[in-house]
Amino acid sequence: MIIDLDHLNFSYHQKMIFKDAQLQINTPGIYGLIAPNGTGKTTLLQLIAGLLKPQSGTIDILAQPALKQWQLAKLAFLQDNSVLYPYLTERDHLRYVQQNYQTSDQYLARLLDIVELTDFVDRKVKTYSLGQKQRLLITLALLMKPQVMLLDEPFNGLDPDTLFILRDIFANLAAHQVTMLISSHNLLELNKLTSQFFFIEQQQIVAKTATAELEQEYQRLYSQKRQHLQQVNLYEL
Ligand SMILES: Nc1ncnc2c1ncn2[C@@H]1O[C@H](COP(=O)(O)OP(=O)(O)OP(=O)(O)O)[C@@H](O)[C@H]1O
Repeated sequence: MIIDLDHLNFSYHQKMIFKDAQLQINTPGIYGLIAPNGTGKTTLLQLIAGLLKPQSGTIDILAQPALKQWQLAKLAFLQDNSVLYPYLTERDHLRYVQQNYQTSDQYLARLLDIVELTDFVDRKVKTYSLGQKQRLLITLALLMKPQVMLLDEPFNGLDPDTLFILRDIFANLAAHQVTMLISSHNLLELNKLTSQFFFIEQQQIVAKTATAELEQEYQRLYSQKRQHLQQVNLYEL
């Protein structure tokens, strides 16, 4: 089993996020994690990464407790780009990870070429666009060559170039036995990469395969939230 969550219970104080939830991933590949804002996508990824502890239940990755995989660098978690240091250069970030994971200069040069960041190595990250920051984050993760990657909203606000680069990278990794769990609000974007999804519904994690019905359900999930808007004239509130 690649990811195995069983009888998972997690609350923030009084607010229950997961109630006896389960999630199993047996086969490498790309899996989408879809849910409206505030339902628990980030919380779930943090639990799997071992950054949060469930009140009860088990979380195993590659048949070991999550934290252990993190230590063994088999797991990478791409959160938002606030983990980057604005006043350090791309080279500083890369050097730090490269030293810790002993990757070759040649491998790094190939990666930088693929993500189109070769020309920016000596620029401070604070001058980067959102897309460049996202490409640096994925490069830092790839230097570790993780078997499992957790990605929290990796497509948010990206330019088309970066979107295409990320899509190609994820498809390539999936073809080489890497497992990716990618959270997004955007079923259509994720559907370009996978037809395997997990939805968070009523504090449970539900596995679904992309179909026309799933698309309808997704529309319903979001349109419920907008119903009040369809019934008013914004200029006559
Ligand atoms: N540290 C915290 N303490 C208390 N409540 C929290 C904490 N972190 C998150 N929450 C609440 O838990 C719920 C789930 O949060 P989470 O960030 O996991 O949702 P999400 O699905 O990732 O949402 P988004 O799409 O907005 O990132 C939200 O209602 C949020 O307000």
